Amino acid sequence: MSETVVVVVPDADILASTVAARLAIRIIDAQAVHGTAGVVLTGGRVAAKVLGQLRDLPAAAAIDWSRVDLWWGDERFLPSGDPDRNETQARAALLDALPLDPARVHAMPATDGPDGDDADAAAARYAAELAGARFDVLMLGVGEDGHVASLFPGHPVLGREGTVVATYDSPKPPPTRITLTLATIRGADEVWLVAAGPDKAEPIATVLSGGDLPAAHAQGVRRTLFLLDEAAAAKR
Ligand SMILES: O=C1O[C@H](COP(=O)(O)O)[C@@H](O)[C@H](O)[C@H]1O
Repeated sequence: MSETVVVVVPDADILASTVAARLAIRIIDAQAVHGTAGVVLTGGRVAAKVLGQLRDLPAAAAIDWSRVDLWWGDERFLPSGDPDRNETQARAALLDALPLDPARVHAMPATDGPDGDDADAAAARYAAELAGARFDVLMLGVGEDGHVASLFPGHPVLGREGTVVATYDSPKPPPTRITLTLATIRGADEVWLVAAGPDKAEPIATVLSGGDLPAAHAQGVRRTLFLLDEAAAAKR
C-alpha cells in the first residue's frame, strides 16, 4: 500500500534545502541497498534551487556520484545547450560540478541528436534507454495548471500509451516536448511533488482534495511526497 505524505515548510529557500537533504539521504540509502541509485530529475524553478542546494550540502559528500543514474521526467525539445532545456539547467545548477559517470547521465535527446527534429523517434530512443531502469526517487514540479512533467490537463498526451512520448502542442512553450507517461511515473518507488509559491496553491489544493489533474495521478509505488512551502500549501 502506497502512502502519501504532505510536508510543509516556511518558504521556497527552506523547501529547496530540505528537499536537497532528503535527496542526498535517499541516494545514500539506495546505494547502500542496491549499489546504485536511480533519480529522475525535473525542470522548473524550484528544481534548479534544489540542485543548487545539493551542490553545497555537506552530506552529499557521502554519495558515490559515479553510481548514480540520472534521468529526466520531461524535456523541452530544443538544441543541446539551449538554456530552456531542463538538462542545461540541471547541468548548470549541479551536474557539471559532480564526478558523474557520463554513461549514467541519461539526458533526453535534443533536436541536434541522432534523430534530428523527429520528436517521436527521440522519444522512442529514450524509451529504449530506460527500459528496465529502477527509479528510487522521481521528482516533479507542479505547474500552475496542475501539469507534471509535460503532461498537461486535458491534453491528448495523457491518453498515450508507452513509457516515453513526444508531444507537439503543449500549452506552455516550447510546444514540442518529450515526457515520461503517467504509467512510467507511477513505476517509481517514490514520487516527490515539489511546489513553491502562491501560483501553485490552487492546483495543490485541487490535487489534495481529490481533483482530477495530472499531478493527482503521479503516485509512487511505495510513497508519494508533497513537498511544499507555505504559499503553495495555503489553499489546501
Ligand atoms: O515546463 C516545465 O514546467 C514545470 C513546472 O515548472 P515551474 O517553473 O513552474 O516549477 C516543470 O516541472 C517541467 O519539468 C518543465 O518542463
